[in-house]
Amino acid sequence: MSTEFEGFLFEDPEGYEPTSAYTLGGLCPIRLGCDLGSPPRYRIIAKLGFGAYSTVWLAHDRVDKRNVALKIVEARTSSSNELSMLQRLRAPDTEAPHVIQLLDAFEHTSPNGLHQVFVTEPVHPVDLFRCQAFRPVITREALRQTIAALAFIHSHGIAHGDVRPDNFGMAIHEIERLSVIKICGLTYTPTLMAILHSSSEYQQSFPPYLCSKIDLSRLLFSNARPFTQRPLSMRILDLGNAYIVGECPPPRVNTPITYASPEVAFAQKALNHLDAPWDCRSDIWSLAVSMYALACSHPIFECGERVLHEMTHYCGEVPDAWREYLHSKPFQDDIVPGPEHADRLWKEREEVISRCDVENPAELVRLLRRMMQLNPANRPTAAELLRDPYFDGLHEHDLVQDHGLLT
Ligand SMILES: Nc1ncnc2c1ncn2[C@@H]1O[C@H](COP(=O)(O)OP(=O)(O)OP(=O)(O)O)[C@@H](O)[C@H]1O
Repeated sequence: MSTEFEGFLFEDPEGYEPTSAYTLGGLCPIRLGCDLGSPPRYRIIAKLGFGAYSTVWLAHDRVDKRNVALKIVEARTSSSNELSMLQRLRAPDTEAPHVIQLLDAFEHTSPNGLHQVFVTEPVHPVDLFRCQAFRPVITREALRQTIAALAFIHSHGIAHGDVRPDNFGMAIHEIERLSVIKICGLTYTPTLMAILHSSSEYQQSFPPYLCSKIDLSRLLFSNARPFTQRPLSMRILDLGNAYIVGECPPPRVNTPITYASPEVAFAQKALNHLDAPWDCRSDIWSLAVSMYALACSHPIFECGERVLHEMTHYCGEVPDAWREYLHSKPFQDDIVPGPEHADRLWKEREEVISRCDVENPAELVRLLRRMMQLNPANRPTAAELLRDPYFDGLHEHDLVQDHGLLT
């Protein structure tokens, strides 16, 4: 049962945003089929997802006659930072910058307050842990594009601050032009979970139902060329935690600790300092860990409790400042971190990568080790990484993709 907002009559179902988030200052109650924008322009067709601060919907834009994604942010969260980042990262149509592109932004008033709405291109999430028929094949090119995304962001003086596999997607231009009838016909009817509150006083704060997410892979499976036969266009999403380095202090990192950089993870775990300083070099570590997870559908670090120990195992060294903390939390395995043990661990990882059919596993391991340096100063920049030999023979510049619409 919801805890914050007592009085809901049904249990919170798994896989949906919590009902308690629909409250004054909270999420915007949305019904399928409703129109947003002033004058009304975007018709809500399906739910794409939800995060800690927002719900994301597939909508039909009546003006540009295309389908778009609407991220509707909870009322209490100031999203002016995310908006200004997305505006700074807008690229001309002739470039494919691998960063989610803002198409429009507006405000929407609901009984829960004033919500910022971002209109962007819809993307297909890179779903790591569900083996779907339409899971993109991760190739050298896909990995190169994740680095190109960060290089683009960093070249604008911006650090991302939440680099993890969930925040990568693939642009699927086919979806933009599909008719609503086709979309509804090709996906399952969404599951709608009823919400009922014991008091009618709060009724207007929440929608009549929670809506399940659309399965874009099902839609694409019957309508688009498989990922292996189409031009690839990765996108990095969620600029909510980004900041301009040097202009203001960095926001608090909310990334799961298994994707956070050593400087952030050590400050949070060992020093209990949640506002640890971080910058573009912290993104590079998180990107390496994400690249491994994208390539293997499995995270490299699984246990938040042991993450600092495992970082020293994979890097083959223990920073002096970490020793006291690590000794205070011994694990039973008696591993002595050092270069030999690190080589052994990476050899095992190389075998896992080989089994996942990613090209040139040994070179990929070399690249990841180059990025995963405990000392942030030793990590290469994203621009330098793009010139790594692992990417030899791939495009030097990101050209406009062939959108090849199959409507
Ligand atoms: N353009 C898009 N196209 C398709 N799905 C999207 C798009 N943007 C976001 N999503 C989906 O919605 C989810 C939530 O989006 P996002 O991460 O931006 O929200 P958030 O509220 O800032 O969440 P958090 O910070 O908790 O990740 C994503 O994980 C993704 O699955």
